[in-house]
Amino acid sequence: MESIKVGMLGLGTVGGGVLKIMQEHQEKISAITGRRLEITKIAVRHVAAHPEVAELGIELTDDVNAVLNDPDIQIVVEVMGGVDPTKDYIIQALKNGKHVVTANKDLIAQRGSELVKIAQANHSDLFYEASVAGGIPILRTIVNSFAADQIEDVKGIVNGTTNYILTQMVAKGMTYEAALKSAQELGFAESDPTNDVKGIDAAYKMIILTQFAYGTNVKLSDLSVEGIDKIDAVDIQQAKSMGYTVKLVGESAEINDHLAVSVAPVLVPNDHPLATIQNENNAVLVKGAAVGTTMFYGPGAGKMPTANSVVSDIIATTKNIVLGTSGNTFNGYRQKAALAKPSEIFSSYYIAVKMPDIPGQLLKLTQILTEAQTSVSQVVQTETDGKEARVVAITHNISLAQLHTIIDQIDQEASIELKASYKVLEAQK
Ligand SMILES: NC(=O)C1=CN([C@@H]2O[C@H](COP(=O)(O)OP(=O)(O)OC[C@H]3O[C@@H](n4cnc5c(N)ncnc54)[C@H](OP(=O)(O)O)[C@@H]3O)[C@@H](O)[C@H]2O)C=CC1
Ligand SMILES: N[C@@H](CC=O)C(=O)O
Ligand code: NA
Repeated sequence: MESIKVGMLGLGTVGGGVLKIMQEHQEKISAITGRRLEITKIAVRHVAAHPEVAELGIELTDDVNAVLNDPDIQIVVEVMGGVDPTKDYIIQALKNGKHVVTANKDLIAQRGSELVKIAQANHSDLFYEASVAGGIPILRTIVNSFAADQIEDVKGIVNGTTNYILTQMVAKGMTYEAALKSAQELGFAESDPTNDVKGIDAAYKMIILTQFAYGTNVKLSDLSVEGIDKIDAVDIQQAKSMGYTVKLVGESAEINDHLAVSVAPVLVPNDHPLATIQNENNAVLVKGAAVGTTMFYGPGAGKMPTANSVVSDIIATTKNIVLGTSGNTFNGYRQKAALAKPSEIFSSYYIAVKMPDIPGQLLKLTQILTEAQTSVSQVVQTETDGKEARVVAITHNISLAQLHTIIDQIDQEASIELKASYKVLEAQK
Protein backbone atom coordinates (compact mmCIF):
# COMPACT_ATOMS: atom_id res chain seq x y z
CA MET A 1 0.00 0.00 0.00
CA GLU A 2 1.28 3.49 -0.84
CA SER A 3 2.04 5.66 2.14
CA ILE A 4 1.39 9.33 2.87
CA LYS A 5 3.81 11.08 5.20
CA VAL A 6 2.50 13.37 7.91
CA GLY A 7 4.46 15.98 9.86
CA MET A 8 3.31 17.58 13.09
CA LEU A 9 3.93 20.94 14.76
CA GLY A 10 3.32 20.43 18.49
CA LEU A 11 3.02 17.39 20.72
CA GLY A 12 1.11 18.65 23.76
CA THR A 13 -2.38 17.68 24.91
CA VAL A 14 -3.92 17.48 21.43
CA GLY A 15 -0.78 16.39 19.58
CA GLY A 16 -0.27 13.53 22.05
CA GLY A 17 -3.83 12.35 21.34
CA VAL A 18 -3.31 12.57 17.57
CA LEU A 19 -0.15 10.47 17.79
CA LYS A 20 -1.96 7.88 19.93
CA ILE A 21 -4.97 7.55 17.59
CA MET A 22 -2.77 7.42 14.48
CA GLN A 23 -0.71 4.62 16.04
CA GLU A 24 -3.58 2.64 17.50
CA HIS A 25 -6.01 2.89 14.58
CA GLN A 26 -3.53 2.66 11.75
CA GLU A 27 -5.14 -0.38 10.13
CA LYS A 28 -8.64 1.05 10.18
CA ILE A 29 -7.41 4.37 8.78
CA SER A 30 -5.57 2.55 5.98
CA ALA A 31 -8.66 0.50 5.17
CA ILE A 32 -10.75 3.68 4.89
CA THR A 33 -8.27 5.82 2.96
CA GLY A 34 -6.37 3.23 0.92
CA ARG A 35 -3.11 4.76 2.15
CA ARG A 36 -0.73 4.03 5.01
CA LEU A 37 -0.50 7.24 7.05
CA GLU A 38 2.93 7.63 8.60
CA ILE A 39 3.89 10.38 11.04
CA THR A 40 7.56 10.92 10.19
CA LYS A 41 8.53 14.17 11.96
CA ILE A 42 7.28 16.20 14.90
CA ALA A 43 8.52 19.69 15.83
CA VAL A 44 8.31 20.77 19.49
CA ARG A 45 10.06 23.36 21.65
CA HIS A 46 11.68 20.96 24.10
CA VAL A 47 12.91 17.80 22.40
CA ALA A 48 14.17 16.27 25.65
CA ALA A 49 10.66 16.38 27.13
CA HIS A 50 9.35 13.74 24.70
CA PRO A 51 11.59 10.63 25.07
CA GLU A 52 8.74 8.27 24.05
CA VAL A 53 8.77 9.47 20.42
CA ALA A 54 12.21 8.13 19.50
CA GLU A 55 11.02 4.57 20.24
CA LEU A 56 8.33 4.99 17.57
CA GLY A 57 10.91 5.76 14.89
CA ILE A 58 9.60 9.29 14.51
CA GLU A 59 12.10 12.15 14.17
CA LEU A 60 11.64 14.77 16.88
CA THR A 61 13.06 18.21 16.19
CA ASP A 62 13.01 21.74 17.54
CA ASP A 63 13.33 23.06 13.99
CA VAL A 64 9.91 23.61 12.42
CA ASN A 65 11.58 23.98 9.00
CA ALA A 66 12.55 20.33 9.14
CA VAL A 67 8.82 19.60 8.89
CA LEU A 68 7.70 22.52 6.71
CA ASN A 69 10.38 22.03 4.05
CA ASP A 70 10.46 18.22 3.98
CA PRO A 71 9.48 17.34 0.39
CA ASP A 72 8.18 13.92 1.45
CA ILE A 73 5.64 15.28 3.94
CA GLN A 74 2.23 15.86 2.32
CA ILE A 75 0.11 16.71 5.36
CA VAL A 76 1.15 19.11 8.16
CA VAL A 77 -0.81 18.92 11.41
CA GLU A 78 -0.54 22.15 13.40
CA VAL A 79 -1.32 21.63 17.09
CA MET A 80 1.12 24.08 18.69
CA GLY A 81 -1.35 26.97 18.99
CA GLY A 82 -0.91 30.76 18.90
CA VAL A 83 -1.13 33.21 16.02
CA ASP A 84 2.50 34.29 15.58
CA PRO A 85 4.68 32.68 14.33
CA THR A 86 2.18 29.86 13.66
CA LYS A 87 0.46 31.76 10.83
CA ASP A 88 3.76 32.03 8.94
CA TYR A 89 4.44 28.32 9.46
CA ILE A 90 1.04 27.39 7.99
CA ILE A 91 1.57 29.76 5.05
CA GLN A 92 4.99 28.21 4.45
CA ALA A 93 3.49 24.70 4.52
CA LEU A 94 0.71 25.69 2.09
CA LYS A 95 3.14 27.43 -0.27
CA ASN A 96 5.27 24.29 -0.19
CA GLY A 97 2.21 22.44 -1.54
CA LYS A 98 1.30 20.69 1.71
CA HIS A 99 -2.19 20.20 3.09
CA VAL A 100 -2.79 21.56 6.58
CA VAL A 101 -4.96 20.35 9.45
CA THR A 102 -5.17 22.59 12.50
CA ALA A 103 -7.04 22.89 15.80
CA ASN A 104 -6.15 26.56 16.12
CA LYS A 105 -9.27 28.72 16.56
CA ASP A 106 -7.29 31.84 17.50
CA LEU A 107 -5.60 31.75 14.12
CA ILE A 108 -8.58 30.66 12.00
CA ALA A 109 -10.89 33.23 13.60
CA GLN A 110 -8.42 36.08 13.08
CA ARG A 111 -6.58 35.17 9.88
CA GLY A 112 -8.72 32.38 8.41
CA SER A 113 -9.80 34.14 5.21
CA GLU A 114 -6.19 34.99 4.33
CA LEU A 115 -5.10 31.39 4.92
CA VAL A 116 -8.06 29.99 2.94
CA LYS A 117 -7.01 32.10 -0.08
CA ILE A 118 -3.42 30.84 0.13
CA ALA A 119 -4.63 27.24 0.46
CA GLN A 120 -6.84 27.65 -2.63
CA ALA A 121 -4.06 29.25 -4.65
CA ASN A 122 -1.88 26.25 -3.85
CA HIS A 123 -4.65 23.63 -4.40
CA SER A 124 -4.21 22.53 -0.80
CA ASP A 125 -6.72 21.44 1.81
CA LEU A 126 -6.99 23.47 5.02
CA PHE A 127 -9.24 21.77 7.58
CA TYR A 128 -9.95 22.82 11.19
CA GLU A 129 -12.85 20.79 12.59
CA ALA A 130 -11.17 20.58 16.02
CA SER A 131 -11.08 24.37 16.32
CA VAL A 132 -14.77 24.60 17.28
CA ALA A 133 -16.34 22.52 20.05
CA GLY A 134 -13.41 20.04 20.29
CA GLY A 135 -14.87 16.59 19.69
CA ILE A 136 -18.21 17.63 18.15
CA PRO A 137 -18.14 17.40 14.33
CA ILE A 138 -20.06 20.66 14.06
CA LEU A 139 -18.32 22.39 11.14
CA ARG A 140 -18.70 19.48 8.71
CA THR A 141 -22.29 19.02 9.89
CA ILE A 142 -23.11 22.64 9.03
CA VAL A 143 -21.39 22.36 5.63
CA ASN A 144 -22.96 19.02 4.69
CA SER A 145 -26.27 18.82 6.47
CA PHE A 146 -27.43 22.45 6.43
CA ALA A 147 -26.46 23.15 2.82
CA ALA A 148 -30.09 23.11 1.74
CA ASP A 149 -31.44 24.97 4.76
CA GLN A 150 -31.23 28.58 5.87
CA ILE A 151 -29.68 28.91 9.30
CA GLU A 152 -31.38 31.51 11.50
CA ASP A 153 -29.60 31.07 14.79
CA VAL A 154 -26.58 29.24 16.24
CA LYS A 155 -26.15 29.24 19.97
CA GLY A 156 -24.42 27.15 22.53
CA ILE A 157 -21.75 26.34 25.02
CA VAL A 158 -18.52 26.34 23.02
CA ASN A 159 -15.85 26.58 25.70
CA GLY A 160 -15.09 23.49 27.78
CA THR A 161 -12.97 25.19 30.43
CA THR A 162 -15.57 27.74 31.52
CA ASN A 163 -18.40 25.20 31.47
CA TYR A 164 -16.23 22.92 33.61
CA ILE A 165 -15.53 25.79 36.04
CA LEU A 166 -19.21 26.82 36.32
CA THR A 167 -20.29 23.19 36.79
CA GLN A 168 -17.74 22.61 39.55
CA MET A 169 -18.70 25.88 41.29
CA VAL A 170 -22.43 24.99 41.27
CA ALA A 171 -22.27 21.23 41.85
CA LYS A 172 -19.32 20.97 44.22
CA GLY A 173 -19.15 24.48 45.66
CA MET A 174 -15.55 24.71 44.35
CA THR A 175 -13.98 28.15 44.23
CA TYR A 176 -13.40 29.74 40.83
CA GLU A 177 -9.61 29.52 41.32
CA ALA A 178 -9.64 25.83 42.30
CA ALA A 179 -11.94 24.92 39.38
CA LEU A 180 -9.72 26.79 36.89
CA LYS A 181 -6.62 25.02 38.23
CA SER A 182 -8.34 21.67 37.79
CA ALA A 183 -9.39 22.56 34.19
CA GLN A 184 -5.75 23.39 33.44
CA GLU A 185 -4.51 20.11 34.94
CA LEU A 186 -7.04 18.17 32.86
CA GLY A 187 -5.75 19.80 29.63
CA PHE A 188 -8.98 21.68 28.83
CA ALA A 189 -7.64 25.22 29.23
CA GLU A 190 -5.43 27.08 26.77
CA SER A 191 -1.75 27.33 27.79
CA ASP A 192 -2.66 30.86 28.95
CA PRO A 193 -6.27 30.51 30.18
CA THR A 194 -7.05 34.25 29.89
CA ASN A 195 -8.92 33.78 26.60
CA ASP A 196 -10.97 30.95 28.10
CA VAL A 197 -12.21 32.85 31.15
CA LYS A 198 -12.68 36.18 29.37
CA GLY A 199 -14.92 34.63 26.71
CA ILE A 200 -12.45 35.28 23.88
CA ASP A 201 -11.89 31.60 23.06
CA ALA A 202 -15.68 31.19 22.78
CA ALA A 203 -15.81 34.37 20.67
CA TYR A 204 -13.25 32.93 18.23
CA LYS A 205 -15.42 29.83 17.91
CA MET A 206 -18.51 31.97 17.31
CA ILE A 207 -16.62 33.85 14.57
CA ILE A 208 -15.90 30.53 12.84
CA LEU A 209 -19.47 29.29 13.38
CA THR A 210 -20.82 32.57 11.95
CA GLN A 211 -18.66 32.05 8.86
CA PHE A 212 -20.01 28.53 8.41
CA ALA A 213 -23.65 29.31 9.23
CA TYR A 214 -24.10 32.54 7.25
CA GLY A 215 -21.03 32.68 4.97
CA THR A 216 -20.14 35.97 6.65
CA ASN A 217 -16.80 37.07 8.09
CA VAL A 218 -17.04 38.96 11.37
CA LYS A 219 -14.16 40.09 13.53
CA LEU A 220 -13.67 40.10 17.28
CA SER A 221 -14.53 43.81 17.56
CA ASP A 222 -17.93 43.09 15.91
CA LEU A 223 -18.88 40.86 18.84
CA SER A 224 -20.04 41.73 22.31
CA VAL A 225 -17.88 39.54 24.57
CA GLU A 226 -18.00 38.97 28.31
CA GLY A 227 -16.38 36.09 30.19
CA ILE A 228 -16.97 34.36 33.51
CA ASP A 229 -14.06 35.99 35.36
CA LYS A 230 -16.25 38.66 36.94
CA ILE A 231 -19.23 36.50 37.87
CA ASP A 232 -20.16 36.76 41.52
CA ALA A 233 -20.99 33.40 43.17
CA VAL A 234 -23.96 35.25 44.74
CA ASP A 235 -25.54 35.65 41.28
CA ILE A 236 -24.94 31.99 40.45
CA GLN A 237 -26.79 31.02 43.65
CA GLN A 238 -29.50 33.63 43.09
CA ALA A 239 -30.07 32.35 39.55
CA LYS A 240 -30.27 28.81 40.91
CA SER A 241 -32.92 29.78 43.44
CA MET A 242 -34.98 31.35 40.62
CA GLY A 243 -34.81 28.21 38.45
CA TYR A 244 -31.88 29.11 36.21
CA THR A 245 -28.35 27.82 35.58
CA VAL A 246 -25.64 30.32 34.62
CA LYS A 247 -23.78 29.23 31.47
CA LEU A 248 -21.31 30.98 29.18
CA VAL A 249 -23.33 31.07 25.96
CA GLY A 250 -22.25 32.15 22.49
CA GLU A 251 -24.94 33.19 20.03
CA SER A 252 -24.91 34.17 16.39
CA ALA A 253 -28.38 35.24 15.31
CA GLU A 254 -29.77 36.56 12.07
CA ILE A 255 -32.19 39.40 12.75
CA ASN A 256 -33.82 41.02 9.69
CA ASP A 257 -30.83 40.11 7.51
CA HIS A 258 -28.45 41.55 10.14
CA LEU A 259 -26.18 39.53 12.43
CA ALA A 260 -25.85 39.77 16.19
CA VAL A 261 -22.93 37.77 17.60
CA SER A 262 -22.20 37.64 21.30
CA VAL A 263 -20.61 35.67 24.12
CA ALA A 264 -21.74 36.24 27.70
CA PRO A 265 -22.83 34.55 30.89
CA VAL A 266 -26.52 33.84 30.43
CA LEU A 267 -29.27 32.63 32.77
CA VAL A 268 -30.55 29.41 31.21
CA PRO A 269 -33.91 28.03 32.42
CA ASN A 270 -33.31 24.71 34.14
CA ASP A 271 -35.56 22.86 31.67
CA HIS A 272 -33.62 24.19 28.67
CA PRO A 273 -31.24 21.59 27.16
CA LEU A 274 -28.22 23.92 27.56
CA ALA A 275 -28.77 23.94 31.34
CA THR A 276 -28.00 20.23 31.47
CA ILE A 277 -24.56 20.46 29.82
CA GLN A 278 -21.98 19.55 32.44
CA ASN A 279 -18.22 19.88 32.84
CA GLU A 280 -16.08 20.21 29.68
CA ASN A 281 -18.94 19.19 27.41
CA ASN A 282 -20.22 21.57 24.76
CA ALA A 283 -23.55 21.79 22.96
CA VAL A 284 -24.47 23.75 19.86
CA LEU A 285 -28.08 24.47 18.90
CA VAL A 286 -28.49 25.19 15.19
CA LYS A 287 -31.86 26.53 14.08
CA GLY A 288 -32.69 26.14 10.41
CA ALA A 289 -35.74 27.62 8.68
CA ALA A 290 -36.70 24.17 7.37
CA VAL A 291 -35.40 21.73 9.99
CA GLY A 292 -36.17 23.76 13.14
CA THR A 293 -33.83 23.50 16.13
CA THR A 294 -31.21 20.76 16.23
CA MET A 295 -28.67 20.16 18.97
CA PHE A 296 -25.14 18.75 18.77
CA TYR A 297 -23.54 17.61 22.00
CA GLY A 298 -20.19 16.21 23.10
CA PRO A 299 -16.82 16.88 24.70
CA GLY A 300 -15.64 20.40 23.86
CA ALA A 301 -12.07 20.04 25.08
CA GLY A 302 -9.53 17.44 26.12
CA LYS A 303 -6.89 15.23 24.59
CA MET A 304 -8.71 12.36 22.90
CA PRO A 305 -11.97 14.07 21.78
CA THR A 306 -10.06 16.92 20.14
CA ALA A 307 -7.54 14.53 18.62
CA ASN A 308 -10.40 12.53 17.12
CA SER A 309 -11.55 15.63 15.21
CA VAL A 310 -7.98 16.31 14.03
CA VAL A 311 -7.56 12.74 12.79
CA SER A 312 -10.95 12.93 11.01
CA ASP A 313 -9.57 15.94 9.12
CA ILE A 314 -6.36 14.03 8.30
CA ILE A 315 -8.53 11.23 6.88
CA ALA A 316 -10.65 13.69 4.86
CA THR A 317 -7.45 15.27 3.50
CA THR A 318 -6.06 11.86 2.57
CA LYS A 319 -9.26 10.87 0.75
CA ASN A 320 -9.01 14.10 -1.27
CA ILE A 321 -5.39 13.35 -2.15
CA VAL A 322 -6.37 9.85 -3.31
CA LEU A 323 -9.35 11.11 -5.34
CA GLY A 324 -7.50 14.15 -6.70
CA THR A 325 -10.09 16.50 -5.16
CA SER A 326 -7.83 18.58 -2.90
CA GLY A 327 -8.08 22.35 -2.66
CA ASN A 328 -11.80 22.96 -2.18
CA THR A 329 -12.47 25.32 0.71
CA PHE A 330 -13.75 23.71 3.90
CA ASN A 331 -16.78 25.99 3.63
CA GLY A 332 -17.57 27.56 0.29
CA TYR A 333 -20.56 29.65 1.39
CA ARG A 334 -19.91 33.42 1.10
CA GLN A 335 -22.33 36.22 1.74
CA LYS A 336 -22.17 39.78 3.04
CA ALA A 337 -24.23 40.79 6.06
CA ALA A 338 -24.38 43.88 8.24
CA LEU A 339 -24.43 43.83 12.02
CA ALA A 340 -27.71 44.23 13.90
CA LYS A 341 -28.24 47.47 15.84
CA PRO A 342 -28.84 47.37 19.63
CA SER A 343 -32.45 48.48 18.95
CA GLU A 344 -33.01 45.25 16.94
CA ILE A 345 -31.65 42.76 19.49
CA PHE A 346 -34.26 41.64 22.04
CA SER A 347 -33.99 39.58 25.20
CA SER A 348 -35.13 39.33 28.78
CA TYR A 349 -32.47 40.42 31.31
CA TYR A 350 -31.49 39.70 34.92
CA ILE A 351 -30.40 42.94 36.59
CA ALA A 352 -28.83 42.89 40.07
CA VAL A 353 -28.23 46.11 42.03
CA LYS A 354 -27.18 47.20 45.50
CA MET A 355 -28.94 50.08 47.21
CA PRO A 356 -29.45 51.53 50.71
CA ASP A 357 -32.15 49.57 52.55
CA ILE A 358 -34.37 52.62 53.16
CA PRO A 359 -37.86 53.55 51.97
CA GLY A 360 -38.08 55.00 48.46
CA GLN A 361 -35.05 53.27 46.97
CA LEU A 362 -36.99 50.57 45.15
CA LEU A 363 -39.15 53.32 43.69
CA LYS A 364 -36.03 54.90 42.15
CA LEU A 365 -35.17 51.62 40.42
CA THR A 366 -38.75 51.21 39.25
CA GLN A 367 -38.68 54.75 37.84
CA ILE A 368 -35.51 54.00 35.87
CA LEU A 369 -37.10 50.86 34.45
CA THR A 370 -40.35 52.66 33.66
CA GLU A 371 -38.54 55.52 31.91
CA ALA A 372 -36.83 52.90 29.72
CA GLN A 373 -40.32 51.45 29.01
CA THR A 374 -39.31 48.22 30.69
CA SER A 375 -41.67 45.97 32.57
CA VAL A 376 -40.47 43.22 34.85
CA SER A 377 -41.62 39.68 35.50
CA GLN A 378 -39.96 39.46 38.93
CA VAL A 379 -38.37 41.79 41.48
CA VAL A 380 -36.84 40.34 44.65
CA GLN A 381 -34.86 41.74 47.51
CA THR A 382 -32.36 38.95 47.89
CA GLU A 383 -30.33 40.02 50.92
CA THR A 384 -29.88 42.88 53.32
CA ASP A 385 -27.61 43.64 56.25
CA GLY A 386 -30.06 46.27 57.45
CA LYS A 387 -28.15 49.04 55.70
CA GLU A 388 -27.71 47.81 52.14
CA ALA A 389 -30.00 45.59 50.13
CA ARG A 390 -29.38 43.53 47.01
CA VAL A 391 -32.28 43.65 44.61
CA VAL A 392 -32.73 41.52 41.51
CA ALA A 393 -35.16 42.25 38.66
CA ILE A 394 -35.95 40.07 35.67
CA THR A 395 -37.28 42.11 32.76
CA HIS A 396 -39.67 41.11 30.03
CA ASN A 397 -38.22 41.21 26.51
CA ILE A 398 -36.46 44.53 25.91
CA SER A 399 -33.99 45.72 23.30
CA LEU A 400 -30.28 45.92 23.98
CA ALA A 401 -30.66 49.70 23.48
CA GLN A 402 -33.17 49.78 26.35
CA LEU A 403 -30.78 47.77 28.53
CA HIS A 404 -28.01 50.30 27.76
CA THR A 405 -30.34 53.15 28.81
CA ILE A 406 -31.16 51.36 32.08
CA ILE A 407 -27.47 50.77 32.83
CA ASP A 408 -26.63 54.43 32.06
CA GLN A 409 -29.39 55.65 34.36
CA ILE A 410 -28.29 53.32 37.18
CA ASP A 411 -24.72 54.63 36.73
CA GLN A 412 -26.00 58.19 37.13
CA GLU A 413 -28.03 57.37 40.26
CA ALA A 414 -25.49 57.63 43.08
CA SER A 415 -27.48 55.49 45.53
CA ILE A 416 -27.90 52.49 43.19
CA GLU A 417 -24.94 50.35 42.18
CA LEU A 418 -25.20 47.88 39.29
CA LYS A 419 -23.78 44.52 40.35
CA ALA A 420 -24.66 42.39 37.31
CA SER A 421 -26.76 42.27 34.16
CA TYR A 422 -27.16 39.01 32.28
CA LYS A 423 -29.30 37.89 29.40
CA VAL A 424 -32.05 35.40 30.32
CA LEU A 425 -32.55 32.69 27.72
CA GLU A 426 -36.07 31.92 26.56
CA ALA A 427 -37.45 28.49 27.41
CA GLN A 428 -36.89 26.05 24.54
CA LYS A 429 -40.14 25.55 22.65
N1 LIG B 1 -6.49 21.29 24.73
C1 LIG B 1 -7.69 21.22 24.16
O1 LIG B 1 -8.63 20.64 24.70
C2 LIG B 1 -7.92 21.84 22.83
C3 LIG B 1 -6.93 22.58 22.19
N2 LIG B 1 -7.17 23.13 20.96
C4 LIG B 1 -6.12 23.85 20.27
O2 LIG B 1 -5.09 22.93 19.92
C5 LIG B 1 -3.82 23.61 19.92
C6 LIG B 1 -2.85 22.87 20.85
O3 LIG B 1 -3.37 22.88 22.15
P1 LIG B 1 -2.76 21.95 23.31
O4 LIG B 1 -2.37 20.64 22.76
O5 LIG B 1 -3.72 22.01 24.43
O6 LIG B 1 -1.45 22.80 23.67
P2 LIG B 1 -0.20 22.35 24.55
O7 LIG B 1 0.33 23.58 25.19
O8 LIG B 1 -0.52 21.18 25.38
O9 LIG B 1 0.87 21.87 23.43
C7 LIG B 1 1.53 22.72 22.58
C8 LIG B 1 2.64 21.96 21.85
O10 LIG B 1 3.21 22.79 20.86
C9 LIG B 1 4.61 22.87 21.04
N3 LIG B 1 5.01 24.24 20.69
C10 LIG B 1 4.57 25.40 21.20
N4 LIG B 1 5.17 26.45 20.62
C11 LIG B 1 6.01 25.92 19.71
C12 LIG B 1 6.94 26.48 18.78
N5 LIG B 1 7.10 27.80 18.68
N6 LIG B 1 7.64 25.64 18.01
C13 LIG B 1 7.49 24.30 18.08
N7 LIG B 1 6.64 23.71 18.94
C14 LIG B 1 5.92 24.51 19.74
C15 LIG B 1 4.87 22.54 22.49
O11 LIG B 1 6.18 22.03 22.61
P3 LIG B 1 6.76 21.43 24.01
O12 LIG B 1 6.02 20.15 24.21
O13 LIG B 1 8.17 21.20 23.73
O14 LIG B 1 6.44 22.47 25.04
C16 LIG B 1 3.78 21.50 22.74
O15 LIG B 1 4.21 20.23 22.34
C17 LIG B 1 -4.10 25.05 20.32
O16 LIG B 1 -4.31 25.80 19.14
C18 LIG B 1 -5.42 24.94 21.09
O17 LIG B 1 -6.17 26.12 21.07
C19 LIG B 1 -8.36 22.96 20.31
C20 LIG B 1 -9.37 22.25 20.89
C21 LIG B 1 -9.23 21.67 22.21
N1 LIG C 1 -9.61 25.84 25.91
C1 LIG C 1 -10.60 25.35 25.03
C2 LIG C 1 -10.11 24.10 24.36
C3 LIG C 1 -10.94 23.69 23.24
O1 LIG C 1 -11.19 24.43 22.29
C4 LIG C 1 -11.86 25.04 25.79
O2 LIG C 1 -11.82 24.98 27.01
O3 LIG C 1 -12.92 24.91 25.15
NA1 NA D 1 -15.55 20.31 16.06
